[in-house]
Amino acid sequence: MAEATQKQPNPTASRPVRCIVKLGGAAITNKGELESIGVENLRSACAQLRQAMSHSGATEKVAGMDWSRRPGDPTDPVVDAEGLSEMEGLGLDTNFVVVHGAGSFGHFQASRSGVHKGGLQSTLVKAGFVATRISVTSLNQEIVRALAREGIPSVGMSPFACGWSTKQRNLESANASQIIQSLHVGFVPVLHGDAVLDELLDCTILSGDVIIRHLAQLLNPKYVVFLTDVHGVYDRPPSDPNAVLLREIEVDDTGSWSIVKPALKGSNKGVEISVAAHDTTGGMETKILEAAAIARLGVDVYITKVGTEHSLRALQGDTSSEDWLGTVIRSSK
Ligand SMILES: Nc1ncnc2c1ncn2[C@@H]1O[C@H](COP(=O)(O)OP(=O)(O)OP(=O)(O)O)[C@@H](O)[C@H]1O
Ligand SMILES: C=C(C)CCOP(=O)(O)O
Repeated sequence: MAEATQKQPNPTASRPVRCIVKLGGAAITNKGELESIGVENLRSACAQLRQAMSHSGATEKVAGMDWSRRPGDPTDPVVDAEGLSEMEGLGLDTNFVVVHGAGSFGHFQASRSGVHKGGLQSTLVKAGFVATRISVTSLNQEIVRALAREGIPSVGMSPFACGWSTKQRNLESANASQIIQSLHVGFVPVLHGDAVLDELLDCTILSGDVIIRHLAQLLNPKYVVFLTDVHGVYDRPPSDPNAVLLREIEVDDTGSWSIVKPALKGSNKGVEISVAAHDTTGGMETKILEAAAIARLGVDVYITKVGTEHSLRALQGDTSSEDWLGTVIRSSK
């Protein structure tokens, strides 16, 4: 990757980041229905994040931070302003970064107009860029609200609006000073895959998976979690009834990876992947590549299914027991 070059604050000057988590678009939206949020999965992911952040592990008093009530919104255990002023602190370790994908928001607009291929002189691409950003930033707003309802002090940050850009789809400029400063004062930054400007192509789509790799390089988290709609990486698309869940993948110094667990028979040593036609960022293939690059840094990566006991354990960084269901990608060193 042509690395982002701007001067950035020293991330190690603040507390180390515990976890960077990707809320996969497939996990928190209904893939088959345009701009439809998977309400229960999103609620569960936010509640589990709160539990993972909680010092006591308990789900006691929640300082609701979404004060923009709309008809039909779920009611929360909101502490009123007076109650908030009496609370001594949130009781949370907020040293997390959340990145989410687009799912049924954004990918459709981007693929229909070809934003990922560039060419802003085309009216269709220009309109598609705008439409993609409207869609994905409206999802970002809903995710920030869902986290805020759980008392997580979350702030939305759009890569495009933060000036992030690419060159031939590789991140070129990605200043993280606002993210680092926000973490420093106790906010949880919530970024998302976005439409961005590209030095050679005019524009493209930057995947949340790529953002996570960049942030992992910069912030050196203890672990990275990808929550999606399947239990992890399989040896073939999970729609195949014979698909086998890969429990552990090792990445060596050169970045090449091998399946450690389970031991697969015969010539079956690779991973076969299918990607949805409207997906503009490479689906599971991109995720594995980015996860391998993160693991190479010495940061363990857990890929698992949203809304399960396994997702909670992953968010808590506790995947060591045999009954944990998911894929661990780690360095062979
Ligand atoms: N070999 C494979 N192992 C696991 N999942 C696979 C494989 N091949 C294809 N898939 C598909 O990959 C999908 C998950 O990848 P996808 O990129 O859509 O996830 P996401 O990160 O949750 O979504 P988004 O990219 O919208 O943020 C699953 O729905 C699954 O069906
Ligand atoms: C389609 C857009 C806007 C972002 C895609 O991000 P991803 O779902 O993380 O790959």
